[in-house]
This record gives sequence, structure tokens and C-alpha cells, in this order.
Amino acid sequence: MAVFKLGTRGSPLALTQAEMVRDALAAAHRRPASDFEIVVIRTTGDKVQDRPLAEIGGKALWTKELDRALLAGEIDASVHSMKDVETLRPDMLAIAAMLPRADVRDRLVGAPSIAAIPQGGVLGTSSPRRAAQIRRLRPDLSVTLFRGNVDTRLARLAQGEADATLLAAAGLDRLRRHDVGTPIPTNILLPAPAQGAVGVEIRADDAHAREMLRAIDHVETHACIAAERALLAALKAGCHSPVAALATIAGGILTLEAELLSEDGAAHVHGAIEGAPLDHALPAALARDLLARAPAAVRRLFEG
Ligand SMILES: NCc1[nH]cc(CCC(=O)O)c1CC(=O)O
Repeated sequence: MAVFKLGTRGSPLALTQAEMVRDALAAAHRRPASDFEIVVIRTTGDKVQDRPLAEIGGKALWTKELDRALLAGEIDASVHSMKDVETLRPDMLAIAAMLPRADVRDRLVGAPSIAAIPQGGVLGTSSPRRAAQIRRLRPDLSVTLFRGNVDTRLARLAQGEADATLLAAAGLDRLRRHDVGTPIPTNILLPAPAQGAVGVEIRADDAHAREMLRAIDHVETHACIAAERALLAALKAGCHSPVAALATIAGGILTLEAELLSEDGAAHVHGAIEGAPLDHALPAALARDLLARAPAAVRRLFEG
């Protein structure tokens, strides 16, 4: 059989995630890792580091070049951090598998707790969600733009460009930085939709790739991420919209929780809904509930 080509961005985190998918595929199909090839595709998101993602074109920057390579048949599948994948995907592509979700929490780096960040201090982040959530809890803090990969952000923090930063535990752990930062519980900082999930996308009509990926799909993670992404779509959330969402499954019941905030965090709305894991009506119902109750300063950031 021909080598199966896995496309990925070239950042250390992206490469590690592609290796995780390769190893899972090799184990599930009892094949040597050499039957799978990791193909690095450079994306616009990787090239432009000095401006906020929302300003230069949003999440599509991470996927456009991978989508092109996939549709052109240069690769058989793309490996994504699901957090970085826009909700509207090309019709010809399909998310075929998700690895088991990792730690969904953010970790605070630079200070032992949110309360311990110096008065009037600076948080480095490029995430509207993290900025709004922190300023809600600590209105005295200001926010400075931190982009770039995990190492770049840690280096900028070490150089004193900010007093603290927030990074996904999943990314730090995958890079073996288990000792970096303090995890913040999800009842204090609800994570970004799809945080901690690695997904694999294929051409929708590629039966062989679909069969390959089926063996490594983690069904619970897939259902949770689908619910979080459907909520984002129903909210018509843009890159500037501070939104947090987390679905969990316990005892066969899916709970979807979400929070929308104004840019400065001063206004916010929180809600949750429960139901069957594959009930497609749940995310839309929660979106309607949140938008109906949202203060004006929040609602204007949603609904397109
Ligand atoms: N936006 C960058 C990004 N995309 C996915 C992760 C972490 C890995 C994950 O959430 O699965 C990160 C870094 C971060 O937010 O700290």
C-alpha cells in the first residue's frame, strides 16, 4: 500500500500532534510508522507573527494552505488543533477523527495565581477570550499582544514583556513542559471551544482515508468538539468575539457550558444545557438562550 501522507503546520506543537496521529494510526493498523509520512505545509498564520489573527484574516490562515494541499491530493489528511479550525469548512473536506482530548484547562505562567499578578500588571495574550476573562477578574490589568508559538510566548514573558501569560495546558504538555504554569480550573477560566483536541481532516469522498481514520476516532471527544463548534457556528462568533465553551460527557449525558463576554470582560453571560451527545438541537438552543440574555455590549460582538 502507498505511504499515507499526513499534512501539518511546521510549529513544534503541530509536528508533535502529527506524530501523535501517525503513532495512533500505526498502532491501530499494526503498521510501521514508516508507512506514514509527515508533510510540513507552511501557512500564512505561521509567516505573519506581528499582528492579531483576527486582523489578518482569522483562523482560515492556519488551514488554507493545508486545505489546498489536501484537495490537490498532495496529502491524504491534515492534522489540526481543532481550536484553530474555523467552523465553516469546505464541503469537499470532512473531519474524520479526533484523538482523545487532553487537559482542557489554561495554565497561568509568570504568577502562581490570578490574584498574585502584580497590581496594574500586564497579561500577554492574543486571545480575546483570555483577555476578557482576565480583565473581568482583574480590571486593573492591561493586555499586550502575544502571538507566535508556545516557545516564542514563553521567551517574551521571560524577557519581561508581560507579567503573566495564559497557555493551553494541552500544548504545554505535548511539548513536555509539564512543569510550566499553574492550571486554572474551568469554573474560573472556561476554555476556548475545542481546546485540547487534535482532529484529522480528509477529502470527504476518500473512502480509504475514512476507513484508516475510523480506527483512531475517539467518539466522546468527537461529540464534545462537534457540540462546541456547532455552538460557535450558531453564535456567528468571529475572531474578535470573546467566547468560551466546554462540552463534557458523563453517564451518557452531554453537558455544554458556555460564556460570552464583552471585550473588557465587564459584561458577560453564562449558560449550560444538557442532553443526548448527538442531539444537534442542543448547541443552537444554548446559543439562542445566551444571545437572548446577553447584555448589549456582549450581543453586538456576536450574530455576525
Ligand atoms: N491558538 C494557538 C493554539 N492552538 C492550540 C493550542 C494548544 C493545543 C490545544 O488546545 O489543543 C494553542 C496554544 C495555546 O493556546 O496555548
